[in-house]
Amino acid sequence: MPSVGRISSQLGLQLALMLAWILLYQSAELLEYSPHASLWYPPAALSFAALTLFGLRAFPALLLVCFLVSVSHFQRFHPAEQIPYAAAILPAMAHSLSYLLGALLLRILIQSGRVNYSGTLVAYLILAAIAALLAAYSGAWSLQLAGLITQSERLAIWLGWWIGDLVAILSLSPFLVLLLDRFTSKTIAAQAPWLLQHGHGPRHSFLLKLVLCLLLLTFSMLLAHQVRAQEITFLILFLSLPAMWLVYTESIWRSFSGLAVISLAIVLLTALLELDSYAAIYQFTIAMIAVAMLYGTAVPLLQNTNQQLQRSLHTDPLTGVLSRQGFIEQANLLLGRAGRRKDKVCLAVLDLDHFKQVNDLLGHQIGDEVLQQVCQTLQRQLRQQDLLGRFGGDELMLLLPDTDTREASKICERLRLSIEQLHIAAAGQQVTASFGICEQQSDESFNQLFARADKTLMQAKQRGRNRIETILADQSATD
Ligand SMILES: Nc1nc2c(ncn2[C@@H]2O[C@H](COP(=O)(O)OP(=O)(O)OP(=O)(O)O)[C@@H](O)[C@H]2O)c(=O)[nH]1
Repeated sequence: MPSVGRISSQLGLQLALMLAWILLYQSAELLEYSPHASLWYPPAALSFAALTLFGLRAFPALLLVCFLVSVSHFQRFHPAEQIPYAAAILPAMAHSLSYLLGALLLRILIQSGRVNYSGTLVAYLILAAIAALLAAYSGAWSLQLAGLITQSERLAIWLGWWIGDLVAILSLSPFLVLLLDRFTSKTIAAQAPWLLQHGHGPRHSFLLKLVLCLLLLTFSMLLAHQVRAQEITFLILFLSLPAMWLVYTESIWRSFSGLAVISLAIVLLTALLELDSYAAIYQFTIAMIAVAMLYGTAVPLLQNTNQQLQRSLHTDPLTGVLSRQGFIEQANLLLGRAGRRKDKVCLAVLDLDHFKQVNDLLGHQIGDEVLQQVCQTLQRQLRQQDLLGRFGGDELMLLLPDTDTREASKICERLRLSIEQLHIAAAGQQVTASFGICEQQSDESFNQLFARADKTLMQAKQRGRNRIETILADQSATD
């Protein structure tokens, strides 16, 4: 049985949705540029957002509020006619069922986990367009069926309704989904925290970009108001420049909020400056900016994913030190710079002694632990400019900038001792390592230097292990 708490929270949700819907409906009425036609129709955005977020749970509230609003509409606009109030159920169902269908399909797609963020955006745009079309067309039909409008009136209004609904959904519903989630279920916040993450920059930089968008659109609309020439109204399309800057550099939450504010500002200014004759241009602008901004939100995510991939490519997953590729890339940079400046650089290659036995006797898990502890010990003792990487298996590499062979030998001797003194309880035996050290010869590449250091390591192994062998710049490993 549902608990009292759940019932009251359900009731709270239904009431809050109904109240919010009525408020948005009233605001849309105030901003109509011609009877029953608004640049955007925010109740449609709330319906689509609520049904996407809550699914069927949001349906009763939306159906009821649409019915009540239709009844009051009938009373206000057709007081003399005898219309059964039951007929108000038709437009209510046309609206609620159309958006339920679009939102449920979108939910199923998201919950299947088969689409990524960009795919979700595409699905959202297609389903929003279809649902808005269904809502507008069936809504107009329902009024004709109720005898409130004629066939020619129906044909004249459905297209405007479709575009008005769609523009609102595109510009407001992504913001409303995140806002509703914040105050209710917090499902998105838990499952996709990156959607709500705050931007990469401070809040004032986001506000600056938003103010820039608002200034540009205010300027272009004031100019259109003064000049009253259609060409001037297209100036507003330059809004896409700061809008895309905002989207590429800020979080999704900030981008969606920015989009909602921008669309509201365009609608308000169209009404305030009496630019109704250019309504189609401004409606088109909102739709275009909305689609561009929505797609644009995928860019910072892709950049983040790329950075993460780069990081994981450059990090050895077991030990956390540089991977072979990460080490080679950084070493090549350091070696190139040292070669140009004639600075001394040493490469040390070290390999654990009889590590196979550790694995064979104690298992790979303990072997892994030994590798991790050795790397931690080395990392702790190295300077910030030194590089530590894993070549593979139990072989590690150290690049020591501004270090000659003598100094590198001292450093490696210290490291060798610290490995020897490492008490790895689980291993139950001493762990040792052998080192081969080489100093870079003039213009020597990483591969050449590594080949010499590796040969030197072989000598250390052959000469009894747990020791350091060095090779001077003008010697060869086979000397
Ligand atoms: N636990 C663990 N073992 C690894 C990993 N990668 C490689 N090994 C093992 O490390 C051992 C490397 O052995 P070698 O370096 O060839 O030989 P060794 O026993 O250390 O003997 P010497 O190097 O001659 O002193 C092999 O048994 C590999 O299976 C790893 O990621 N984890």
